[in-house]
Amino acid sequence: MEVFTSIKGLRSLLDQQLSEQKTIGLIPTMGALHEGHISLVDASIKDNDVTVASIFVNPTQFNNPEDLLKYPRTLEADCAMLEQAGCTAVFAPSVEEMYPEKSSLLINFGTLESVMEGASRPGHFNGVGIVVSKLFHIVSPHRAYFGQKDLQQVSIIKRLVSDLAFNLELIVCPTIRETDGLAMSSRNRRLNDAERNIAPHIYRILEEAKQSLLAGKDITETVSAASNAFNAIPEFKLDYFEVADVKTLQPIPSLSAAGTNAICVAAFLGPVRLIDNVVF
Ligand SMILES: Nc1ncnc2c1ncn2[C@@H]1O[C@H](COP(=O)(O)OP(=O)(O)OP(=O)(O)O)[C@@H](O)[C@H]1O
Ligand SMILES: CC(C)(CO)[C@@H](O)C(=O)[O-]
Ligand code: BAL
Repeated sequence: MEVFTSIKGLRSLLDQQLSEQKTIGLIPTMGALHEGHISLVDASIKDNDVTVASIFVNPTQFNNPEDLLKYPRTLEADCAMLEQAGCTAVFAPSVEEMYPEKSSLLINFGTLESVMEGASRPGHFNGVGIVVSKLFHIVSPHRAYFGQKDLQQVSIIKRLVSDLAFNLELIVCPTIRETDGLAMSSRNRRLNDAERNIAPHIYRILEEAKQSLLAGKDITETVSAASNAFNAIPEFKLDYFEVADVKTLQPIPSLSAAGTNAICVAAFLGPVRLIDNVVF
């Protein structure tokens, strides 16, 4: 496995592979890798000749400076995991390599970003849109892999691919969870032991809300019961709990066809903000 910090170095490998008609899979990440990321790498290795994982903590998508400062960075361990998984190449550029000049691009995703993560983290999806576009241009993958854990990000990137006519296939992979249900996330490393023990309540409350909706309970009542469940655990500070259409991400008044309904949650546990969702 080769590790590249320069765009030029990575391109020379990829140009060679493309000249041999090889297919390329890209897994964009911010590092601090876990089994969730590796599941995307595994999927790419099955589908493609060449698998590139990028590791870049993208400053333009952080609206909270402390979140950026404290984001876990574990490049050496990440590379060992990727090598073990069978990844072909890692692209781990510096901020200067990705942003030689401060980017002045503005990408507006309209109603897709006016809710949930977009509403709580102003500018977040502009930064995601910029960096993912750059990664798509740099790597020119045939396929790109994203996790359902970041459900709104998936919708945003689908729109980006369509609006900017990126010639690639987006593959969405299911959320990988710890045995107690907690969605794997790099930010879980920032939880202390007490917070880590409480964190699985996020998925429990999501699942209870899903069961209650499937049993015919009203959405407003279900959301209110879920908020109460979070408020009953003083360590949590609920940011949002939304029942939405999985494509438009807009709140829905009642459930629709199976597979089109989503419940999305963001909650602070101490200083750490975690997100999760279920689609049903
Ligand atoms: N538990 C998971 N299961 C499947 N995919 C995941 C999981 N966690 C993250 N991913 C996906 O991995 C890619 C890179 O995500 P990222 O590097 O931000 O990791 P993360 O664990 O989501 O970290 P954090 O949410 O703390 O930023 C994204 O497409 C994301 O959806
Ligand atoms: C897609 C991504 C790597 C862009 O920085 C990031 O938002 C993430 O890790 O989900
Ligand atoms: N996993 C989404 C990237 C972020 O939280 O900034």
